[in-house]
Amino acid sequence: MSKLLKDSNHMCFACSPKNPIGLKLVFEHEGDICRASFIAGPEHQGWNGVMHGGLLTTILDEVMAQWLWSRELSAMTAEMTTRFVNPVPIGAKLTIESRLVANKRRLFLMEADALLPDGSVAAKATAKFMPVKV
Ligand SMILES: CCCCCCCCCCCCCCCC(=O)SCCNC(=O)CCNC(=O)[C@H](O)C(C)(C)COP(=O)(O)OP(=O)(O)OC[C@H]1O[C@@H](n2cnc3c(N)ncnc32)[C@H](O)[C@@H]1OP(=O)(O)O
Repeated sequence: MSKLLKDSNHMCFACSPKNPIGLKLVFEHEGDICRASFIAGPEHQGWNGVMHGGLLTTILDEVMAQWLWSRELSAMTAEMTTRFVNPVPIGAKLTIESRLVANKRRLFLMEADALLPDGSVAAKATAKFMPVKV
């Protein structure tokens, strides 16, 4: 296991249980999917009544990163695109799922979807991750 994964003092904004202002995301793995859920509160708004798109991007990024880290593939986001398909209402439970699309030379190509409670897509992301030594 990598040093970072063993470090109980890590303060990742998205996943650390110790970060007082963090999102405290928890992940589950099913086959080739990494999954998390999140309910945006009023403090997570951008547009009135709607979850902030930057925060949604953060969560999509994190779920893709955790797909890799959980397999002990130490990699950082090198590039990312988010398509915001539908607004996320405050209080709606989002399900975020990520998967590996391809591993080309040093690049891990990842994708992730954020799904609304009725299964419709709120946002879709693609990203390139590159290996780093930790
Ligand atoms: C107790 C419980 C603990 C739990 C504990 C959990 C811990 C689990 C923490 C997870 C946490 C996740 C958090 C979210 C994920 C972040 O937020 S990561 C943070 C945001 N990302 C960054 O800060 C990355 C910043 N960038 C970099 O550090 C460097 O640019 C990189 C990405 C490492 C690449 O650097 P490099 O290896 O020096 O690469 P470089 O020499 O520039 O390029 C090498 C080759 O790759 C190519 N390349 C570089 N970038 C790209 C690109 N974007 N696209 C295509 N090609 C590219 C170059 O063209 C070059 O090609 P060649 O010339 O070799 O053909």
